[in-house]
Amino acid sequence: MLSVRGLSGFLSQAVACTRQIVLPPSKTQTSPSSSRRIRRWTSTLVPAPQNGDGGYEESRLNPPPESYALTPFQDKCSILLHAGGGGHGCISFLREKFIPEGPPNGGDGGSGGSIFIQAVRGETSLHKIARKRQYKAGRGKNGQGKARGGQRGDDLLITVPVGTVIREMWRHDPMDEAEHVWYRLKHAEGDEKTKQRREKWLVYPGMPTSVFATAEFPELPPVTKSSLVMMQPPAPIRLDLDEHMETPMLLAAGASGGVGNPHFTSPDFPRPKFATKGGDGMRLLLQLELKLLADVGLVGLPNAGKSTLLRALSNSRARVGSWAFTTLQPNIGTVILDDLKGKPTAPNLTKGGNVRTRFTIADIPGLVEDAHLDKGLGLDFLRHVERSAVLAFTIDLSAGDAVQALKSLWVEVGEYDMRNDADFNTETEERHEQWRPSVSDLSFDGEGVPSFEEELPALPLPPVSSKPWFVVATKADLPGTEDNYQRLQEYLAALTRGDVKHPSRRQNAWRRRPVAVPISGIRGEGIDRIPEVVLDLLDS
Ligand SMILES: Nc1nc2c(ncn2[C@@H]2O[C@H](COP(=O)(O)OP(=O)(O)OP(=O)(O)O)[C@@H](O)[C@H]2O)c(=O)[nH]1
Ligand SMILES: [Mg+2]
Repeated sequence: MLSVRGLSGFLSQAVACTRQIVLPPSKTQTSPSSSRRIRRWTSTLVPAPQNGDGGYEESRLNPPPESYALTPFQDKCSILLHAGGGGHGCISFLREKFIPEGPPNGGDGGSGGSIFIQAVRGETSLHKIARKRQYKAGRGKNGQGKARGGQRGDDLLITVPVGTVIREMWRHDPMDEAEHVWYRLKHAEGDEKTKQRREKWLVYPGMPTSVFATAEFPELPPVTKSSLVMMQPPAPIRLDLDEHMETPMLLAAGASGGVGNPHFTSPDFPRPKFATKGGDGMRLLLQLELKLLADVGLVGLPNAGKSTLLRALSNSRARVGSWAFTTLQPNIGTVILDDLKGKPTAPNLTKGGNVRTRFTIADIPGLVEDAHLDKGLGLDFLRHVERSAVLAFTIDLSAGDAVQALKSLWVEVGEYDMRNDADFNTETEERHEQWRPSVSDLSFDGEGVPSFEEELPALPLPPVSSKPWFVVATKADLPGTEDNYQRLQEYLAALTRGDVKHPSRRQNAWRRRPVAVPISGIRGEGIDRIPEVVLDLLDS
């Protein structure tokens, strides 16, 4: 093993070398202070102390395998939304000492609560939403006597991670139904007419139900759509929430409330003893899917040190163990680039002109040979890689030829892209055909919500090989790793010059200068360089 001094020398030499490669001169010129400020990002971690026999003592970066927190994670789910129903109108009459039969004064019902959605930074998984499955906004309260209107139902806000794609699978909109009820009421006869009337009208308490069949009712008021309904996204809903939202967005507006009996006063009905019922809330079945899982995805063979690196960079408590497949599901960590008092220490402007104060890293299960054929955790794993903005190929310098390891990782990723292309070509037409949500038919019985498990076609995502990438060379503290790192550097330089083919063998692969950052995750050394590289690539 290298001495601590030797290691630092090796690391700093290598870091200096990679820094030269990574920062494009234009960037340094346009923002001279940014690299200085970025360097102020420092790990708060204390390097793992070495014990006598040369191994590492237990620490946060070298934890026993049983010391970990399992973060629940889910990147896809279906939810059923139920906007609030409207409250009923009220039938009441003014009654005072010398006015025994006063005019009608029943209040209108309150409108139902609406459902809003907001993409926020800081959320990384859909598991909380998936657990609940059904969301119901509050029903409006019924109107009351003395012309008191009912209260509005409570609204509901669903917060999702930035990068969520929302697609509609099914809907049942009672607004559309109301128009058909109006038509049917006009033409209905006998029992059918009574049934329709019961659905829409309320009669004075204490009156026999037979009045629905015998009494005369005025024409139903026309169905008016509230301004909130007009703000609903057009059907079928397809939202790509790829930016942090300052304000929530309406998904499903609550139904309007029924109207009280004063609305029906006329010469024919001077004392109307009926009011209308509130409408039913709209129901929507949506599929939510994370298009962007994290800003950086750690791609590596099993045991390469990905989880250790995530621990070193963030507050993650990912499981670490010296055997393959210690990690079986993605762990997402957040690297905070401010001083926790809201002041960014490493500001970097995003494409949208905002200051980036954090980025997320996904530690993904290890990749094995033929993963693209669904071996190991195969396609599940690659699905997560596909959802990262920047790829960090994590390569163990102590486990054989690093160049070979990098190439074999790329073969899997390239094959996966190839497979997606083929699928896309054969399915393109089918996809367009298929993606049409089923709108409930005119029976309006409200039944028949399709299964939550029904699959929509895969989301079209950019090819993995087109993503910016860099290499994190781990375990640089172990003996004999310098030569390996040197060969890796030479390979990347040759790749940049175009002397060798891109390891993915894909035409449109990302070809900017890939850099290699040597680190010792277990000692927290060399990792300070990573945020700088990531920020640069995220905004490239
Ligand atoms: N010496 C040394 N050991 C390391 C370093 N990084 C990780 N290790 C050790 O390598 C082993 C594997 O580390 P993990 O972080 O669990 O590796 P992983 O890539 O997450 O593995 P999987 O989850 O199985 O894919 C553990 O025993 C770590 O302590 C490092 O920089 N130096
Ligand atoms: Mg792991």
